[in-house]
Amino acid sequence: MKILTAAQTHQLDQATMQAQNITSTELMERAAGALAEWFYGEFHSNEAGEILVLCGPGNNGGDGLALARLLHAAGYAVRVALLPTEKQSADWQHNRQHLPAAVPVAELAAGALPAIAPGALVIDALFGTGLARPLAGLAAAVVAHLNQARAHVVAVDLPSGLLADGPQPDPGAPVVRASYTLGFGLPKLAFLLPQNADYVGEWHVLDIGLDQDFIDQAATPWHFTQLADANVALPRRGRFGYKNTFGHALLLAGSRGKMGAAVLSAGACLRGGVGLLTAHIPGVGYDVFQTTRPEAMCLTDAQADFVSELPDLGPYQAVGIGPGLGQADATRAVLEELLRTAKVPLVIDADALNLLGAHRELLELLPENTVLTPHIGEFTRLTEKAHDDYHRLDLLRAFIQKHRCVVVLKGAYTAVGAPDGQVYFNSTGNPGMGTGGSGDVLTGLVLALRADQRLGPLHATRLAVLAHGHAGDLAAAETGEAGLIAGDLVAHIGPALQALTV
Ligand SMILES: NC(=O)C1=CN([C@@H]2O[C@H](COP(=O)(O)OP(=O)(O)OC[C@H]3O[C@@H](n4cnc5c(N)ncnc54)[C@H](O)[C@@H]3O)[C@@H](O)[C@H]2O)[C@H](O)CC1
Ligand SMILES: [K+]
Repeated sequence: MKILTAAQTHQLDQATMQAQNITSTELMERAAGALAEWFYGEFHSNEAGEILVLCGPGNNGGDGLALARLLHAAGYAVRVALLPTEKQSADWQHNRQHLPAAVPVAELAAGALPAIAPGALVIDALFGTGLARPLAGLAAAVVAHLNQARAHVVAVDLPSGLLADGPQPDPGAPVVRASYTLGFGLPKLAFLLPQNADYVGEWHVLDIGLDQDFIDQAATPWHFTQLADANVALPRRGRFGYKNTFGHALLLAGSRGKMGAAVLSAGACLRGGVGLLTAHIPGVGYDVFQTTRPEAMCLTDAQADFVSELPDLGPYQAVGIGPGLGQADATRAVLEELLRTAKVPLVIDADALNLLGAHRELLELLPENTVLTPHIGEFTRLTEKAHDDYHRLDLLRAFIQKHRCVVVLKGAYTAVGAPDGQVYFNSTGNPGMGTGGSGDVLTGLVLALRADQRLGPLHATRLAVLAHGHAGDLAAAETGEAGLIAGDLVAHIGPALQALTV
């Protein structure tokens, strides 16, 4: 699914009206109908109490007026408060005229803001994608008043005051803190960034039949990967597929006290469908590794406590390095030799990333399409401290294009960046996955899919991230989020991949 800017969204509205030969009023009616349907499912008219609809002067306010009419007709108690302005949009005026007289309407005024009881339902239809500048004056006062009321706020399209696609020009200007945000057609970049989480709340995208041809042709670096995404599916195994098709992977992992990372990562690689797995680990881990992962082969390093040797890479179709590795200087030398000599896909994680961050000259050696899987801290060590989440995305795009690699920037909506600068946000996963070893599991899964001879680098990586999150969702359904541990992710990779197989 593509993510478009506010400007592209306006063009998309126009294209939809033209292609479907409908008026903007009709499109607004569709939007309001979709909002109303969501309301009927979420809040029963008997329990909703009186709903306050705050309407701005543009089409966002028009949506609010149309929604107020539909909710009133469906038996909800509704009152409307209008932000006074000289000019309102044509569709606003249409919907103002069609609002039944039985719905109370008041004008917002500085000295007399409407009383909002704690827990009341409020619809924020002040501003959407047309926001042109930070909120000030009466609009800012209304939003500040709403935010301190502890109401349940449902934002139409965007929380008012928030930009759809970029950082706030004035961080001091107020933004509505919504419990729910209901966007139209496509997710917005703003929904996916941690810095906006308190404003956006739980978000949903409502289908209003926007023109698919325009969306297909729109240029954007931003995408959202969902379970149903056909580009990310796992091809079914052919009856005559054999171990070589699925590859032989090598995993360099573990150090004293961190053998669990190697065990978890290897487990994920095996559950990810790799043909064969060999792990190269420090001597200290031999017994535990062989006992817990009998399906894998095991090479032990001359050093007991850390990895100091690079084995012959001849047999392998992909190599992963990093989980639990430690940052010994001999390990740095192994990483350097790997980068200099490998002819097969590489997956780099954890301490191997920290070593890259501490020895930036090694970045120049990264083979094309190498997959790096940093969390935000590791990514900062590879680049620089970002001043906000949008800047971090700029840093990500600069990094992937410069180094021609695939970066998995891990977080709530993990971003997979490709060498051409395209970024794919992931939809699956839950906060229970913020637990030790979760990243090691992802590394093993990426490694398995990079060894799979049927998949390209971006496909393999996006699929691994999607399946990892889905495994987390399946696991959390059994354990709860707090009870989820990384081993549960390994156990659910099989069912997660099965759900993604075509
Ligand atoms: N496909 C869709 O996404 C659809 C969206 N719809 C809704 O339309 C709005 C966008 O409407 P638009 O009229 O372009 O913009 P807004 O209503 O957000 O606001 C414009 C309005 O506000 C004034 N203004 C802008 N910034 C400020 C400010 N800081 N302070 C005061 N006033 C400001 C501006 O001058 C205009 O008068 C979209 O979000 C959806 O909700 C359609 O209904 C259906 C399809
Ligand atoms: K809004």
